[in-house]
Amino acid sequence: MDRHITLGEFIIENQKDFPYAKGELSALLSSIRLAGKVVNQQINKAGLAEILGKAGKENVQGETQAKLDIMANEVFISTLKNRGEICGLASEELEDFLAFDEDMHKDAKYVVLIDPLDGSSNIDVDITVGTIFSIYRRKSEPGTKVTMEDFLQPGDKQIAAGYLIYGTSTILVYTTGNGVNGFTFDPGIGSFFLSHPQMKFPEKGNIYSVNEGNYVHFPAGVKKYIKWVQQIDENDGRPFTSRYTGSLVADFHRNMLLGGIYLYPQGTTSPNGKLRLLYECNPMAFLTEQAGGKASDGFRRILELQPEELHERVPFFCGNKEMVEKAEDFLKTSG
Ligand SMILES: O=P(O)(O)OC[C@H]1O[C@](O)(COP(=O)(O)O)[C@@H](O)[C@@H]1O
Repeated sequence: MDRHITLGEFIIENQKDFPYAKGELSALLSSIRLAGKVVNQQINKAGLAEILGKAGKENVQGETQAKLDIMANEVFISTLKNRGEICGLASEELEDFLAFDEDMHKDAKYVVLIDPLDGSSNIDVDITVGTIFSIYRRKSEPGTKVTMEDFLQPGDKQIAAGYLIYGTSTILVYTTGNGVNGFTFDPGIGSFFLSHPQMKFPEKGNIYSVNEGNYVHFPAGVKKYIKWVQQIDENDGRPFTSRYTGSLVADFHRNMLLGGIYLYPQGTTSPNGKLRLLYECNPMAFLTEQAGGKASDGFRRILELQPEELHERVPFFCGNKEMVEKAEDFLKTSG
């Protein structure tokens, strides 16, 4: 594959994977690319543009929103709404889903779910953050009003998912069920170019990403797993290395490149963990499986979970298959 192919060319070239999409999915992915460029440009100059700091408003998660959370949310909503490819959108920053029912949307087949700015705690301190997106075909008939059922679909019904990582370079990584590909943004040219074709978790991993500050609240099985990764064993390269940035996108991206596991378990203070099934776990689980890894809530495959609510949280374990299975074994035996 030509490494210098642009994202736009790659999307068109792979349109054949979606004969029923008639180009709409390509147009939708292109809209996400555009919104990503706008958010990237804003983030890069955040300190100069008076958009650092809190906006003083609380979101449905009970978190005080950052100005950049609101900026990114508005950019993605306006960019996607003004292009007619989708009939509805749900965002981690909004209580309810948005139904787009102007004429230009009535025949649209897709809904999008977004975490406009992942890693909110890192925004003001210039550490890598990201945007996560997930795309589904609607279940309701085109021409009718979009419904909650269109959003509460199991992750294995996703037709595309991905993230933008705003780090040392800006990269858009996505899957449509035919592997995972990453595209690096060249600010000089203003385009994304294929830089990471067919991304796969390496055979072995030795990185674990978890907020150990919550250790006392973790279930016994998770505590035992963390102690196990910290023991010496030359055969499998333990102790493993601890790396945790506070941004799921950044930890996931590193672990997919170098081999590792990310876990945000349940705890005594957060019985369902912290991460949102629809906006964070489902899209990252789709990417994980497409890259040869595994994603579960410690017991069940994330992509088979039937969502009940827009903002439900689930415990999340994702990364190298072997590492996730080891963590699951400890949970199964020690609870
Ligand atoms: O600060 P904690 O509790 O470790 O949580 C950090 C985790 O929460 C997240 O920030 C998700 O929440 P946001 O989408 O609100 O940023 C993840 O990116 C990150 O891995």
